[in-house]
Amino acid sequence: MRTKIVAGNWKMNKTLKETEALLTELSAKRPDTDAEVIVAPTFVNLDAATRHLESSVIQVAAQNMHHAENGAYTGEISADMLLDIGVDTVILGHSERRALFGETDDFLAKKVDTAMAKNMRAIFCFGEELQDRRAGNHFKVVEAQLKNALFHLGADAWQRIVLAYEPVWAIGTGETASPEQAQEMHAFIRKTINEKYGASVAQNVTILYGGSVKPNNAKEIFSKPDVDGGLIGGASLKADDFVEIIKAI
Ligand SMILES: O=C(CO)COP(=O)(O)O
Repeated sequence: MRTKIVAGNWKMNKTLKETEALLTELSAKRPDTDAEVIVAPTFVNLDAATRHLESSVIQVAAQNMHHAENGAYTGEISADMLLDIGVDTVILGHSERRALFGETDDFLAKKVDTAMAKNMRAIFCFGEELQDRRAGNHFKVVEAQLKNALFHLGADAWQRIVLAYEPVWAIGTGETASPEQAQEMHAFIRKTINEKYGASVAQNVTILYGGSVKPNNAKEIFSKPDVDGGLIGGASLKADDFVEIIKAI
């Protein structure tokens, strides 16, 4: 059985006080579920979040990290810094990191390698842009992103990889991929992994969908057989909305 996950990517939102308030509310309202629930607050509030959730089943992830061990990388955060405060899951390759901060597949491959070397779990994000989908290139683009950043890994590493398919045209736009579009791409992703690594890796990897998941569409998207949960942006910033999405899994 694949692990089901609902993860909230808070992006550059929430002060410390707001972070604590949201975590308090989430902890109080969290429904009983077999799915893993993860929140990814901004770096400066990660330590507070891990302390706040110490005895909670809600887990904490970072939104990014640098691949180097340490050194002259102003403004960056290393794997050891995250591990030191109890954070062993990291989101890598979010489309905002790719588009706004120039992160490429090759660069991301290094980050993935560091995460694996440090025994961390990576939530690896990828997905096509609107122009790719309009041109009918979405499968090619997604396949290349996977191959370039992940297909050098050994099969064992895949136990610590979570995939998050996030079509860029659906992020923060209110336009969701239809459940059928999500299923079609997730099945393609699983098939591509199957061709390289075989069925046991392909069947066990958790593939999340991200892009305008809301309380009113989560259930339908999550009901698709190859969709194992969601990476939620805007709707993870409100406890009631996030809780409704968790209930939908
Ligand atoms: O980017 C996302 C999650 O990483 C999705 O964001 P939205 O849910 O706000 O569209």
